[in-house]
Amino acid sequence: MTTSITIATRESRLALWQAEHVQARLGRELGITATLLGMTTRGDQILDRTLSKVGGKGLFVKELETALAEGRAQLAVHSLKDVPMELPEGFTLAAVLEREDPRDAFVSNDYASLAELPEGAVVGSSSLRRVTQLLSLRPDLRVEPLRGNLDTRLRKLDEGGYHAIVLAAAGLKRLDLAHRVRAVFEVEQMLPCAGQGALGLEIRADDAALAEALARLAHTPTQLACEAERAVSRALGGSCSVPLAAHARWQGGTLRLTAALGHAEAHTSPLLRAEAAGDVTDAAGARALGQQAAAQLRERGAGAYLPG
Ligand SMILES: NCc1[nH]cc(CCC(=O)O)c1CC(=O)O
Repeated sequence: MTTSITIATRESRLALWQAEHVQARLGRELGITATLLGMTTRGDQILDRTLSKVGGKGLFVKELETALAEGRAQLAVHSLKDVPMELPEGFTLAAVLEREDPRDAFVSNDYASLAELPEGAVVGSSSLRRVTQLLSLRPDLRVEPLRGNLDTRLRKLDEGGYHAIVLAAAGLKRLDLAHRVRAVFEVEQMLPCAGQGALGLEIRADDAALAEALARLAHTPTQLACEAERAVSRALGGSCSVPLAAHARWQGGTLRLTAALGHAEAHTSPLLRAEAAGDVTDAAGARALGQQAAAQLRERGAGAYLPG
């Protein structure tokens, strides 16, 4: 039986919160003692360019995977939305934990909501998913790049560079920054990214003992919802350079998946939308929903929206 492990984590405040959260659950619920190994990733270092242009989501997880491969750590804790759809050979997601609020938040010092922003206001976001949805709601806005960890982004707002910014509600809540949220977008308005608000536990694929232990921390409704969401992205060859949103919710035993795709280059093109629902009971069923939604998007013209 596994009794002590090392958790590899990024060193942003949010990453450390997440790693400590998992560390506490490991101790309390599984009797596993965990030590944290903090590391800086390429994704943390590159702040001047849009992630989609320099290599995407994988930049936040690669160094952590190297630590797992070399045996310096046994577990990597990730925001699931930062985890690429295909993990490299030799790694697996052992569990997805119960989701925090999956929605996006409107943050501003001067305005209470998107609707209150004056004509032509400057909104900060480097997420293509947020950019295309913001422009679809308010074509008059100027959306300007905004990168860095949560504290950096809030500081850039406070320094006056933007009228408002959009951030994940989950990260703000976890860091006791919920007071910065002026309005929470309903998912119909600003559809979240696949996996938003959920944590993914990555381990080496050959670590069967740890996989078995961590499975007890998994939250099955979240795991199946995220499986469906991530399947949409996987089917469309999703990466950071695709403005894709996918969000699934349970209504009783029925999983309802919604997806929205913006144009990768022409950011003001109308969004393509798709919906799929079913009485899902396992991962294969969840993935099938995701593939249905992706097929709908293709029928509606996704081919011309994806980067060439
Ligand atoms: N892309 C960065 C990132 N990764 C996870 C979160 C927040 C927490 C989450 O959604 O799980 C954020 C910040 C943001 O998008 O505003």
